[in-house]
Amino acid sequence: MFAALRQPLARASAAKPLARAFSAYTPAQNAVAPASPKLEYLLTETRGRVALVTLHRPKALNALCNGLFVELNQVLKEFDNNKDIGSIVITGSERAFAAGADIKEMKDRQFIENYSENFLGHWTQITTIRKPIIAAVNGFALGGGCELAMMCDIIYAGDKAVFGQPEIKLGTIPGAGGTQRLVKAVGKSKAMEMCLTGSVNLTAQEAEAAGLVSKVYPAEQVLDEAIKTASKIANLSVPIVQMVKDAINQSFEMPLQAGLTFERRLFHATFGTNDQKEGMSAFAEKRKPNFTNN
Ligand SMILES: CCC/C=C/C(=O)SCCNC(=O)CCNC(=O)[C@H](O)C(C)(C)COP(=O)([O-])OP(=O)([O-])OC[C@H]1O[C@@H](n2cnc3c(N)ncnc32)[C@H](O)[C@@H]1OP(=O)([O-])[O-]
Repeated sequence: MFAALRQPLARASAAKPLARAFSAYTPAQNAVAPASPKLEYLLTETRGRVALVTLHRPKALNALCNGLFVELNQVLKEFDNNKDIGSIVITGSERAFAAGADIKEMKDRQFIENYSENFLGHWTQITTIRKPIIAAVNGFALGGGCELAMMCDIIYAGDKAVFGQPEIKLGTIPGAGGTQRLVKAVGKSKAMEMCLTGSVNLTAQEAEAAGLVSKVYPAEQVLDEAIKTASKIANLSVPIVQMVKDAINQSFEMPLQAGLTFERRLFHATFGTNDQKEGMSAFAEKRKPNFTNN
């Protein structure tokens, strides 16, 4: 099925001029490393104010080995600190966003080393990134791959994407949000069905209907659409965008009244920024705002 999917896409990419070829299917053509030295498992590039990070471990369907996650944390931090970047897109290949944590790498680990080293604790660093992250998902988003997508702020899916939590079939359980974020995204019954069976997956369309995914596009368009949305966000005021992200994320942590108070205080705080003055003046003067991120 995926071989069939891959071939027409490969042909379509080959026909595109280079300038358009930053889609998921030809990431290497425009890939440039950021400040980081050599990356083994990722490709990175920038498009205007958007940073694109492509998981690139094709022989293992982007299985999330330790080295991949170390690199991912490193480049995300760099892009988060880079004033020329306003938002980030993470994608994989047309066959797999990521087929999960690396089973072969972890199969012989013991409880005591997992516990004492806080195995996979560093996966959550992505949730400390202040700039918005969009996951552009094609193909398999399974186990840790689904959990990685859920740690992003927005998920766009290609129409052949598959979301699932198959850990139970390996004799373990989701360890990076599959029993927590998934419940909040799709509700208890669906999350239970997915995690308890390990074999009931969501298609892209089902994931959209359930609220896990915000939009579904034809597979070959999803990355371009994610970059378009990321670009819109990246050209707004960086601190105000961060406040929105903070406030929405707090809705997962706080009771309603505390969350509403938090939101109101941040709303008040926006009036201490030049960007609020600029945004509202621009509206009144019927012109486009020129945000200066302060
Ligand atoms: C955060 C903590 C909790 C998270 C836990 C998890 O995520 S647990 C994980 C939850 N995820 C799962 O349980 C899904 C496991 N994966 C699958 O079930 C299937 O690969 C498939 C259905 C995704 C695709 O089937 P297909 O017939 O189209 O392709 P194929 O099978 O031939 O694979 C191609 C190559 O990729 C390799 N590889 C793939 N995934 C992994 C991996 N996770 N690891 C390592 N390697 C992996 C595969 O071995 C093969 O390499 P080989 O042998 O050529 O050297």
